[in-house]
Amino acid sequence: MTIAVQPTASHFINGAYVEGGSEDLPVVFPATGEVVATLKLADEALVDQAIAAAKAAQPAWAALSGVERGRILRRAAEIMRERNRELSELETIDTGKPLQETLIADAASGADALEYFGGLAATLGGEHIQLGADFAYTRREALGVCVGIGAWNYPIQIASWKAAPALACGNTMVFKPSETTPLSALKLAEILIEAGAPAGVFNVVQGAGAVGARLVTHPDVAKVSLTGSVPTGRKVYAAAAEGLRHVTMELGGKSPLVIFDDANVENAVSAAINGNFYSSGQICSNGTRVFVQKGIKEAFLTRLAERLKGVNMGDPRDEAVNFGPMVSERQVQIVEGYIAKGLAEGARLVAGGQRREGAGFWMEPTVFADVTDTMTIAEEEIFGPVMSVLDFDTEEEVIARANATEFGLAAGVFTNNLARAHRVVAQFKAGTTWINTYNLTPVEVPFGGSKMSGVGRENGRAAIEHYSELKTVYVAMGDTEAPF
Ligand SMILES: NC(=O)c1ccc[n+]([C@@H]2O[C@H](COP(=O)([O-])OP(=O)(O)OC[C@H]3O[C@@H](n4cnc5c(N)ncnc54)[C@H](O)[C@@H]3O)[C@@H](O)[C@H]2O)c1
Repeated sequence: MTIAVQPTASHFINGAYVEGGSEDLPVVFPATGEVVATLKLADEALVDQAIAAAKAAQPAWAALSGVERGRILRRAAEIMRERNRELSELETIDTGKPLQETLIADAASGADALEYFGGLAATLGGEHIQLGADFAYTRREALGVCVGIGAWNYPIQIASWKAAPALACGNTMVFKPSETTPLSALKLAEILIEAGAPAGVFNVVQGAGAVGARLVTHPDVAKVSLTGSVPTGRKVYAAAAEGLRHVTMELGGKSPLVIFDDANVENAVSAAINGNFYSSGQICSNGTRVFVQKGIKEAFLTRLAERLKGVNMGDPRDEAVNFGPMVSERQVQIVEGYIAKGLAEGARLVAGGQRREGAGFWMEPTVFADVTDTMTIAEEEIFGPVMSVLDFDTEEEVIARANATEFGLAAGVFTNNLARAHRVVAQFKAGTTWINTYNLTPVEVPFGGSKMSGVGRENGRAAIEHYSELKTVYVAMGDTEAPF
């Protein structure tokens, strides 16, 4: 792997790399704990400069036809695909996720979003409403300057999932990646310029919460889209409300994966593995509460234990490795705290549970059985490789228990009974659900949460609603009457 990790400069504003800010932002390779690059956090002047660039670029960008905007986005998708390996290697160094994963799920998913919304751009419009002789029509218009704020688990995917619909609708964007994974959003900015996007259409500033807060409250910002935790979501939503700004909130979860005793056990075990250990468990929609009907509990746990022997934990740059480190020391410590709580509250540890000693941030894939609903590990989002297996008897009972959480991001059901599958998903209080699979999120389908897990939807045609608004135009064909 010979990619350059240190970027040309820390920020990307008005079509060019810009250096600035005083405080250092070290970038750490999670597999070793080494600092592999050093960037700078933006100061207030840089944030203002980025917003000003986005504001200046927006009218001309929105004035292009949808075909023209879409062509640029689709060209960006092609460039991203051509550079998939390089981008995936960068993402692996920044996040610690195995190259085996980043090669298929990160820049590739970003490219899908650019292609999909590039295709939709030319189709956006309003409707015509006949009112007798008069009529009205609606125009679908851009919101203006949008702010995107990302989490650290899927950096270039999150940046692309926000930029693609925003830009397709004629908005411009200032994106702030997570301070833990600042690198790949800069590459998206480079690619968009190369694809022909005018300067200022997509800008990147680096920073932590303070920079995010300044972006969210800037008077020239029309919309804020955040991917992050529920506590941050509450703060950002409240701050955005002050200026009545539009929001999309993609927040955390504690999602249920319900496995009935008529399910295909092998597939259910695969789903539980994908939904708990992919990306070392650092996925918002993970099915971390695995409800298994009592009749197949032993078969499920036995097969899960056998399948866990296939874990290949090691240097994430090695394509044969299928389980990498966690993103940071802090995240490992959070997970260690939850594992200790699980043990203290009486859950049965059936796999893992140990931090791997030495350099880097390594935690074994961990499974607890006999977990009950009120244990901390069943109630709180852990955001690490910890699966909780809970037992259940009846359909009615499991639906009530699956929904008994403040979160509502995702949910899944495994059963070979078709009617039951649809009956159960209809009752899940969650934004994204799966039948006989888990965690598939193609760009064509809406993704997002209900309850405390979010507001709005990303992807699919639904995302267009969240990056544009309708203007109504009433057209009178006759005289205007008045009472006096
Ligand atoms: N629903 C989804 O699509 C989705 C996807 C990935 C991750 N997540 C969630 O993200 C969380 C993990 O990511 P994280 O630890 O980076 O989340 P986080 O909430 O700590 O940070 C998210 C982002 O918000 C910024 N931020 C923090 N305080 C801010 C403030 N006051 N104003 C503006 N911005 C602020 C951070 O700098 C970061 O860029 C988990 O809860 C996970 O479930 C959700």
